[in-house]
Amino acid sequence: MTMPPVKYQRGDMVMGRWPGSSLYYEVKVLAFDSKSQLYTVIYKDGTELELKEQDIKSTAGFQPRSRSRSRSPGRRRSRSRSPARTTRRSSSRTAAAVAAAAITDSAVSSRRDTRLKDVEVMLSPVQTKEAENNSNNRHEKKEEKQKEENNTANKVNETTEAEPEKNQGRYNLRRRKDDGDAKPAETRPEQLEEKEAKRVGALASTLSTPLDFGGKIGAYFWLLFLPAWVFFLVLQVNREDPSLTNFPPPLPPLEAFWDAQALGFVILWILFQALLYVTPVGKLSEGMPLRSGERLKYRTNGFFAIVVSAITVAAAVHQGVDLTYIHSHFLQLATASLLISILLSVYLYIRSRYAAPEQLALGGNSGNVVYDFFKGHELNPRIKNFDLKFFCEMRPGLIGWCLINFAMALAEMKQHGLDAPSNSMILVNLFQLLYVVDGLWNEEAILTTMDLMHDGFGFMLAFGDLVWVPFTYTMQAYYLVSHPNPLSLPALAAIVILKLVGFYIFRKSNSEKNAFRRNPADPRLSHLKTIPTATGKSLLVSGWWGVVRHPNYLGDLLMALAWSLPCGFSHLLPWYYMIYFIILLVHRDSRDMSDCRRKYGSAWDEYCRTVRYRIIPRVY
Ligand SMILES: NC(=O)C1=CN([C@@H]2O[C@H](COP(=O)(O)OP(=O)(O)OC[C@H]3O[C@@H](n4cnc5c(N)ncnc54)[C@H](OP(=O)(O)O)[C@@H]3O)[C@@H](O)[C@H]2O)C=CC1
Ligand SMILES: CC(C)CCC[C@@H](C)[C@H]1CC=C2C3=C(CC[C@@]21C)[C@@]1(C)CC[C@H](O)C(C)(C)[C@@H]1CC3
Repeated sequence: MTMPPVKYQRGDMVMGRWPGSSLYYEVKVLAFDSKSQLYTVIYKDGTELELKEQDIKSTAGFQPRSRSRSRSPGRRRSRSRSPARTTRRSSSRTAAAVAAAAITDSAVSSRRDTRLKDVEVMLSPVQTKEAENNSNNRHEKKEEKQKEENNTANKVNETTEAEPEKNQGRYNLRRRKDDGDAKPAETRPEQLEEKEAKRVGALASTLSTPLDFGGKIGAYFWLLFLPAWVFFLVLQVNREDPSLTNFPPPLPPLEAFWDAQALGFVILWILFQALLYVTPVGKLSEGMPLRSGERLKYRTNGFFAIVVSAITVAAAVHQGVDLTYIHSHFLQLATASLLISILLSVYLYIRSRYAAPEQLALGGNSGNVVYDFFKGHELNPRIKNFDLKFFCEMRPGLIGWCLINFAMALAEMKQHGLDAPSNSMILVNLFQLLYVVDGLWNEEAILTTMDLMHDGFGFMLAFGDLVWVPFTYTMQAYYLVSHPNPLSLPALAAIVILKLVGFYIFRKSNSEKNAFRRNPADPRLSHLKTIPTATGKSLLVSGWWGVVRHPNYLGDLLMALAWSLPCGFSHLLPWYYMIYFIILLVHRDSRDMSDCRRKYGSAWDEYCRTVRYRIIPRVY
């Protein structure tokens, strides 16, 4: 069978119809996918979308806009204008100016909902000649405006009365009511809107996103390196002198890695957590709207799960169960967990091949088996209502982390014949317990994080949740078992203060963003300023999110520092978490920056201009 020739080529400037409307915008063709027969196009404000050939026309069919086309935006701005044009000029500002002007005080805006719906970043629509002729007489003023604005990126519409045509031209990727923005919905009929959202969602899932983590070669590397690193840490921390000068640690015989009983315990633990997860206790929370417009429900009973787990573990210890088994069989438990995470990732990869397009994450679809296996492709893999990603991220590994820390405290007491754990061990245990309990108490907030909203579930997260978290985040406690580090009272007090400051920033900023994403009209957030974006969602630009672009990372890093300090400075190993975490968060931040740039276009640029630092004020 011969394929029809590709009509538009990469780099062509064409007119792309906005899905669901009759309005066209100037777009540049980025790519063509012969499989889906879709063109990836980029709009003037930097947002990408995929379009069918029938939704694309050559610029020839549209009114010639010679004046603005021949000029750069900079020149357009500096061009002298007749006084008669001054009013129109203000409505054809550049994207950046638009976003700047559109920073709204949500206190005011929530009171003026109808007005707000019109204060929005928009692309200037251009109609076909035919359509334009029809509306010429009726909308003289508007047509003139369009002529003026052709080829510019965005505009702010500040009129109070909504004109249907204007609303049609809105540049929305999702239904606004699903975004939770308390602004009126589109003027289009609801049904049409939903259908359109589904279609856009399906199209978007086929979009190829840039490859992360060093691309395909990187994926091979991480697949081998990450498990090897876990084993390296586990073997190193057990040594009397776990310094880098003793690298590499002696490799034990292969049999030492394997213990069937350890595998049995890991499976039991996961099943126990799964049982608690499905127990109909606690709230059913709604996730963020998916591209299909759907909202998934999650059983957020994490706090219940950790309380029941704690009671069960306490009862088991009371019955004489020796938890120091975890310390003595750490290597074997890690191997068993690795095996489970590999099997789970294989299952996830296979099922992602059969998933419907709208169920897939953007990314993880490179076509390279290893990369896609590593990155993960399905966004929310579920077995009936059992959400695998949510469960793995929040339960076995996270609660397992606390169980392991507790076992290390018991092992320290046993090894040194103590009646109580050391101060350092108590600090590490309490700090990390607080972190986990807080995460579970505010479990709903995880539904607005990157992992849950955007990342596919594959090896990286499965391994991260089931192996990396429980077997490397416990390094400080493990280290302290055989490397005691007595703390003076002032040092102890300083570390506690650092932890509390970090925790405060972390919790407040995460809660602020979560509350805003769930209900932008929340009266508790009415004092905050926001930037509207073309998707209908807004960005916080004051409060915590106006201090730096990732205040939550700042708080998290301060806490990480407080976790390492009790271990002292004799070895680098207990500082591993701090070093890893800096790398992880800097990388996550840049990943998020480019994702948000793609999603929000010029509004994101404006946010970055307003909030200049990423994580540490005035430093980074
Ligand atoms: N201990 C650990 O190992 C780890 C802990 N963490 C912690 O988990 C938490 C979640 O982190 P993570 O998921 O990486 O990132 P965030 O919770 O910061 O989520 C980023 C998303 O927030 C939204 N957003 C960004 N800026 C704004 C703004 N100005 N206004 C409103 N929304 C905004 C965007 O999503 P959208 O606009 O689409 O809603 C963006 O994609 C953090 O506290 C982090 O420290 C993270 C990784 C590892
Ligand atoms: C293996 C890779 C190198 C890295 C894997 C990263 C994962 C371990 C982390 C990605 C995001 C995470 C979060 C938490 C734990 C670590 C992972 C899974 C989190 C659940 C910890 C508790 C917090 O309160 C939180 C905010 C809920 C965290 C969310 C992100």
